[in-house]
Amino acid sequence: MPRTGLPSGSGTWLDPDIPVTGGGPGYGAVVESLRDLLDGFAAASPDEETVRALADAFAAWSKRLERHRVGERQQVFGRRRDLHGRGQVMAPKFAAEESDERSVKGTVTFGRYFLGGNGAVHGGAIPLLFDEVMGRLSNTAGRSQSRTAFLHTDFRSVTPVGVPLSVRAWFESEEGRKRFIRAEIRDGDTLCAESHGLFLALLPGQP
Ligand SMILES: CCCCCCCCCCCCCCCC(=O)SCCNC(=O)CCNC(=O)[C@H](O)C(C)(C)COP(=O)(O)OP(=O)(O)OC[C@H]1O[C@@H](n2cnc3c(N)ncnc32)[C@H](O)[C@@H]1OP(=O)(O)O
Repeated sequence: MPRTGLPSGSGTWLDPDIPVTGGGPGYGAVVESLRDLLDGFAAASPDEETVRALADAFAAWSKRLERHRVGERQQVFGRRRDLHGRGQVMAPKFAAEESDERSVKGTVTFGRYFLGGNGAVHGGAIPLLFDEVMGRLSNTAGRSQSRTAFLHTDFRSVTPVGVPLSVRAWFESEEGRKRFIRAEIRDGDTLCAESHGLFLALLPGQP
């Protein structure tokens, strides 16, 4: 296992061949609820009573979760590769539909939480999605763990909030430690954004 403690697995994205632990069968539904909550909160203009009730409920849940705090290697958030979006809410949920050793295709819908303005997705959320998809592809099919060295994004047309979009990422080349990966987001035939990045396989001892 590499020093990061993240096993890379021998299989493809959809069949990573890595045991899943933590959170149980209900974890995915909780993550979905949390995404709905963030979208609902972003879209709401709550009255004062609702704000007070939310503050109390959030404080109570923070206190309760404190009792279950664990170190990075034991946390469930972001480590459930069996779930679309791998059980995290930091990045929009990418749902893979097809994958092989060099590519992955799927869909994403940026919820209201990721709104920049005028119905367009925030310009920072798009590279976030690219890094999520390209970074994970970089580590599939028995490859060792890597880190993003650079990630270049071109915004070709507005990426709409609340619309299912297609996402594709693929290896352009692999040269020693260097993995050059490209990706794009499309709304139907319209190219919304495209990206190319360099992912470097970590050397022993690199965090
Ligand atoms: C059960 C458990 C489930 C767990 C489930 C987990 C799922 C998991 C999914 C994760 C999905 C999200 C994935 C996110 C992935 C990140 O976002 S990683 C975080 C962002 N990236 C970083 O923090 C990286 C910070 N930088 C570094 O650590 C170091 O610079 C690096 C990248 C390790 C490289 O350092 P280095 O090893 O010293 O490399 P160095 O010798 O400088 O360069 C090697 C070669 O690359 C070239 N190079 C290096 N940097 C660059 C650059 N920026 N531009 C061009 N060339 C470059 C060099 O010129 C050199 O070329 P050659 O001379 O060999 O031809």
